[in-house]
Amino acid sequence: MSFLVVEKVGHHYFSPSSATKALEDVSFKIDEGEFVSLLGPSGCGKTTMLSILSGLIMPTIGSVTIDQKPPASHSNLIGYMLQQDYLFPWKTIEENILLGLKLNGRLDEVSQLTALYFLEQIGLAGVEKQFPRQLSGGMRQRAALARTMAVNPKLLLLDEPFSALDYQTKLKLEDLVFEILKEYGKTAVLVTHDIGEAIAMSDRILLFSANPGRLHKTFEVPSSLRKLKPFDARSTEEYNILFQEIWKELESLEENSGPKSPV
Ligand SMILES: Nc1ncnc2c1ncn2[C@@H]1O[C@H](COP(=O)(O)OP(=O)(O)OP(=O)(O)O)[C@@H](O)[C@H]1O
Repeated sequence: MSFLVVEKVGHHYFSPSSATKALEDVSFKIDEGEFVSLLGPSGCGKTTMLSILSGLIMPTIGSVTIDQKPPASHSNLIGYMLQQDYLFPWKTIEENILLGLKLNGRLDEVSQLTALYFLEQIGLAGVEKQFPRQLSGGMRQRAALARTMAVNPKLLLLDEPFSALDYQTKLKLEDLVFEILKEYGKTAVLVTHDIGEAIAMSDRILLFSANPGRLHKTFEVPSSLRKLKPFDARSTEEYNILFQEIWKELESLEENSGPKSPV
């Protein structure tokens, strides 16, 4: 039995005057420890899918299970990392990182020491007592990673977490997040617009088409790339071949995309 199972999921957004079909008949499975990316044109339902996986919204039709239970019953064990770090500016880095544990009633000496060890592991030792405004964008995103990992999530949902960073910082953070998630055997789902990032970080890529959002095609990342850090993977022949393949598929999707789908 797979860790995460999405079965025939469809989703509509309703307003008093209209309805938008964001997702239709989406099914896929993810095993524990897998890193899967959701890729596709704007409006194909990637963020909607992530919100459904998080339990924040319920699908209009179909089902999602994580460890055989609905996502909402795991809400304390699903970590979210977003484009913005959403650190509280009036709290120190340490207070921000321990906040999730505190809110979940799981803050004790051991969890605190683990969280602070983690901070050290990602190169933020010494900034515990500083405030977010005193750190660079890359450091703040690392702090956001530490906060996400502090609650020891079963599943990490990453919604374009590197897209607001400069290119060099983005590449460094991709390597860091990749290594940390592999070391701790975490399952992760990444939403990205960046084909290269998806190839360099994932085991599998799910390409969505839009209007309405459907799972169009799945790409397996070659095992030779999986052994490399994302930065090193980017300079291989296998990476270039897969990049071209996905690029062509995306282009054909954009050529064939029709008007927005009403209900
Ligand atoms: N809260 C909402 N109310 C109404 N429609 C929405 C809402 N959120 C998303 N949509 C619509 O649902 C569809 C899917 O949106 P979603 O944000 O999930 O796509 P996406 O692939 O993440 O897009 P992007 O890549 O641009 O972030 C789009 O047509 C969007 O306009």
